[in-house]
Amino acid sequence: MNALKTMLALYQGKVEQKDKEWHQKVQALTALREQLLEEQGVERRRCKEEAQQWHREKSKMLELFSSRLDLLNSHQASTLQELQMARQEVGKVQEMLIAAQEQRQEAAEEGDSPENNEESGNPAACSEQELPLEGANARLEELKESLYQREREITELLGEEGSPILPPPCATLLPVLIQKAHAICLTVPEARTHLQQMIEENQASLLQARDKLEQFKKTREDQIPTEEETANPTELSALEEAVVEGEVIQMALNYIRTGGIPVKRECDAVEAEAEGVKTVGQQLLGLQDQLKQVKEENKKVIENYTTERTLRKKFYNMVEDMKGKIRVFCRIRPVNRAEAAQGGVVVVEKLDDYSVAVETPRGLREFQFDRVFSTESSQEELFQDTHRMIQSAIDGFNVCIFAYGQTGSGKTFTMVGDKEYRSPGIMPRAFTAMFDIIKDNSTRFDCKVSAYMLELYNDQLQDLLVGQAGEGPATQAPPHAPPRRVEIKRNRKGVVFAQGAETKQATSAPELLALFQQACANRHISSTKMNSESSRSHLIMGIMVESRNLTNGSVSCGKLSLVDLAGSERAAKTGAKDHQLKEANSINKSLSALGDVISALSSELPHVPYRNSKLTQVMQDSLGGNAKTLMIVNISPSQYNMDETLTSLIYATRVKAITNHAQRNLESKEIAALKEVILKLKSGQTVEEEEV
Ligand SMILES: Nc1ncnc2c1ncn2[C@@H]1O[C@H](COP(=O)(O)OP(=O)(O)OP(=O)(O)O)[C@@H](O)[C@H]1O
Repeated sequence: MNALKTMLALYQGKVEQKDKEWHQKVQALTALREQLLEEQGVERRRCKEEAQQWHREKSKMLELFSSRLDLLNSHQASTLQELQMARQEVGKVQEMLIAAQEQRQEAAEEGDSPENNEESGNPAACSEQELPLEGANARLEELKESLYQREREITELLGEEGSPILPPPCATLLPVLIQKAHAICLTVPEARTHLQQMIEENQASLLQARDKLEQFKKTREDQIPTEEETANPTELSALEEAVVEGEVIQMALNYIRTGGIPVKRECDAVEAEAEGVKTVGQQLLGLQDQLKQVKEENKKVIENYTTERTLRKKFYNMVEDMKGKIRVFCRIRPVNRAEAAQGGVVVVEKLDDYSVAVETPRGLREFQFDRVFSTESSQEELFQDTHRMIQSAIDGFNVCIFAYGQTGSGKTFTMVGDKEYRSPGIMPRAFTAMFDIIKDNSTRFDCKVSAYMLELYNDQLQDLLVGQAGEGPATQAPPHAPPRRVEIKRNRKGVVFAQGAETKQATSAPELLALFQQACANRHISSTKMNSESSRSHLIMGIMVESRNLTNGSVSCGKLSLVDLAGSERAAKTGAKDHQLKEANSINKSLSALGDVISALSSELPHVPYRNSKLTQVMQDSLGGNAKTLMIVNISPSQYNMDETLTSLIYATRVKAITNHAQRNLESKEIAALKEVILKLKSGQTVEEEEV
């Protein structure tokens, strides 16, 4: 019994021992389980956070890629647009070149063009002139072709964008994503189960899709497809797409399960697409460079063409001038207050130094002149181009400068200047220039300057140097003396002179200016709706320069006529009534007679109606006569005066066609001496024998 008791106690001790051990083990396992559960929770949270982080990064990257794609797309579109614009520009230049070529051909056919070098026995020069044009034409053709080519390339690129292009970082992103997903599946059993489930489901649907595709293909092979089926292959491609999609998903799920890295071939497909994007980008950059180059070349061609065009006009004008053609300048005045009140729409534009264009309801009309001055041109600029005419008068030529244009277009401003002489016009500047030239040549020439000043008012010539109430240098007419009759005559050489007009001598520019100002004070001026200081008469100033050569005794007699015409006007616009209406009628009548003379001369009619008006008689030697003549056509820039502007420009264009035959009035020493003797005898003076 005792032995049994001892054994039992021993056994009990061991059981207790074991129990203790098991208890400890259970406790340790429970603690481990808790710890593992805790770790699992941490890991889950970490994975979840990481997954979210990846998701965010993925969205960000996709956004970035899509915005880059948009940018690329718009870039391509704008490049295409630029190309189209460049092509249009090239087209325009080409049209201009063709027009220029046609013009030259026409001129050559007519045979009266200065460029008709064949006529002047210089055919080589003619073909030389054509060479740059042909060269430019050929270059333009090339440019146009290359622009078309680039346009096609970009259009193709834009068309290709229907298929999505995977951005380059996808290739790097994909293996990392698979690795992460695999790690999650290893740690989280539920994820593993879920993945397995997904694989099985995908396998089933892939099998189904393959079967369907097989079946569809089989039925198609057995039957002859209807027209509709041939035209609409969407069902087949949908089935094919479903199979490809299933295969791709299968591949991705397998990689997640095994933790393998996608082989290079698969990544390469993605990389290749990325490379594609790079190539498109590079191509675009290249195209942009080329486009820039083409644009620069284009600009150069246009610049060359404009320079050539301007030069050709300049030389053409020079030749015309040498032929004796009347020179015509056009001056556009700024918009005035009345025009601004009417809306101030500007329809006149200076295209270059020799061309002006008017925007008419029937399209743009271009006119060519010897010079065109814009609204910004200064009085000084205008005078620079007239300076050499003053020199001609001193050299013994008959010279005429006159301003033409509708009322208020700026004739008086151009010829006389403003009232205070802050911006003096051609006349006061001519006085200074004349005496400067005389002074510079005083050691070789002895010059005498005299002048008369007339106004043609209501078809009556009035001597402005015999002032009705004049003071100073203007002669005061005796109170009851009959008004002196002034008549227009021509000497044997055809030079017009005013018989009976007071002629005053001037020895300096200020003296001549004083005479002029005194005479201007007597001029008829009044306010109209179109011009607050409208000239109601034509002003004619004749400055005679007798120049004796101190070396050989020869004498030259030049005349500088400066004419400020009154402006044509419409009574409705100017609001003229009573005596102003009479003035306007007289002005319009004389200008219409001037128009008839211009038309007859430009059409080379056998009869020129000079005698129809006193104005045309005064200007007989300046239009179609022996003078060097410059006409300044003044125009308004506004739509309000567009009709009048067009009329003026058409007249001015006709004037350009008139040829004068300028001759120098030079007499030898002997003839000059004999003339002096005759003058002395006529005035009753005695003449010494040696003088004869
Ligand atoms: N180029 C210009 N720059 C600034 N002002 C100008 C210019 N041309 C004309 N004007 C101004 O326009 C107004 C009308 O000019 P102006 O008297 O010279 O015209 P007009 O053609 O002589 O007119 P009318 O035939 O009626 O005598 C003036 O006030 C003048 O100062």
